[in-house]
Amino acid sequence: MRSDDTIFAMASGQGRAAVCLIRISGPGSRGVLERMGGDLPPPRRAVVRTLRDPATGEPLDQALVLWMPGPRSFTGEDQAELHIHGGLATRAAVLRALGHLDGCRPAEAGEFTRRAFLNGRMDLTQVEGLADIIDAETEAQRRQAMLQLGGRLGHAAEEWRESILQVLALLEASLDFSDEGDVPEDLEADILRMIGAVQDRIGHALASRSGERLREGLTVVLAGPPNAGKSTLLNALAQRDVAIVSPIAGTTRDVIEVHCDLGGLPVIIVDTAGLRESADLIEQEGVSRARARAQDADLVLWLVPPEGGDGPPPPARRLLKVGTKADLNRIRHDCDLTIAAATGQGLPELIRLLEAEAVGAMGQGDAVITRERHRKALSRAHESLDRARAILAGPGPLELAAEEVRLASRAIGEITGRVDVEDVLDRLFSSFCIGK
Ligand SMILES: Nc1nc2c(ncn2[C@@H]2O[C@H](COP(=O)(O)OP(=O)(O)OP(=O)(O)O)[C@@H](O)[C@H]2O)c(=O)[nH]1
Ligand SMILES: [K+]
Ligand SMILES: [Mg+2]
Repeated sequence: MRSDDTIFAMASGQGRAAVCLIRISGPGSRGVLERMGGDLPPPRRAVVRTLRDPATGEPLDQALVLWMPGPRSFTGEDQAELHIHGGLATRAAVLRALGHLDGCRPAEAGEFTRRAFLNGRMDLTQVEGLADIIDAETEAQRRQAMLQLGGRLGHAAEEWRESILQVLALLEASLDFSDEGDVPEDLEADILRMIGAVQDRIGHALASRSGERLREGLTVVLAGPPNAGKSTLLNALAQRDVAIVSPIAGTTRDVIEVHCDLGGLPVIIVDTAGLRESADLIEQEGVSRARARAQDADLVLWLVPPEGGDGPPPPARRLLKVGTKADLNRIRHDCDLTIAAATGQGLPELIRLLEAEAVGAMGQGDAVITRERHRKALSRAHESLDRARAILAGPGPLELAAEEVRLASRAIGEITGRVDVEDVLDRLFSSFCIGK
């Protein structure tokens, strides 16, 4: 992958559409417009041009074109956009013509955003925010992603890093000035106080997992004996016919997931095979998958029918017992809630309960960190600062304390991508779609 290539890709979705957006970035963008559109339009003004195949002069489409010279562009490079008609043949013809131009090649996944990052147009947290915006399925996810794109985490990380660098400067100054390798006592108190203050702020961000939860969704597993009505409930919550329902015990074998939006919060409802001993190999596999999913779930709804047949519930982090088929008028009294998924009875209460669980896990979208990557880096910084404090408070050499503080600032720098994070970049950008 060369960064002085000119790259192009369809930025809009696959399939037939009214309009298709083709993005071009790199030093050859100007040449593309001149050779295909006949001239260079004024910067940042949409104009209509007949696009021609530069090889044959044949007209390919009438398009709206844009010229966005760098560095004031998304990637920071010269960029062009072609808004062409979205027919499959039109698209293919324009992409083919682009591919024949010297120095132009199709973009790789995430390559536009990668260039934006490398050219300093956005930091790594903003890149992640952008990825989250594209993946956001619910309103709360969209809002959280917008905050991250706006720099909420990036700014916080810069502040933490700034404070840590101040500590480092003080430590290094005392290293230069003290002969015994000892910090004057009042300065030592200052440094310890400063480290404690930045640790408090980092600890506060680490305390909540709600940001990660909101990105990933709350997983709710429907478990229970065969014929409890799990698949019927899944279909009712999804409001469509997702899973097969039948009076035959052991109907569901695969794990079936549905992404739901409960009051703007993402909840993943998982239907599973009824738990029972079975001689059928396929059903056995279904039952073991059901148990595994129940174990990992944020919440298990343990569905029990009026006729009983439920053994002990599977191990779970959190479990609520839900009596089913309440319309049969044989209500069980040992449940947290009773429903009749077939008639809708009790479903509003169940949905309210799930919403409350989701709010409890995800909060109000006010979390600063949203990924495991952030958590790991911040935890490392926090631990380094712990060690620095211990060294300062004890007899340990100042150089070692300074080294720990340096490691802490490095860990924070990884969050925004200020320090070398090549492996993170490869993983992150490959998760993008082509054209982003
Ligand atoms: N009366 C009544 N019947 C229900 C209700 N919910 C489900 N049933 C019936 O119970 C039977 C089993 O329903 P399923 O949804 O397939 O049950 P399941 O728990 O998914 O069963 P397995 O996948 O075999 O474990 C079907 O005949 C449903 O129509 C209900 O609320 N009321
Ligand atoms: K069934
Ligand atoms: Mg089922």
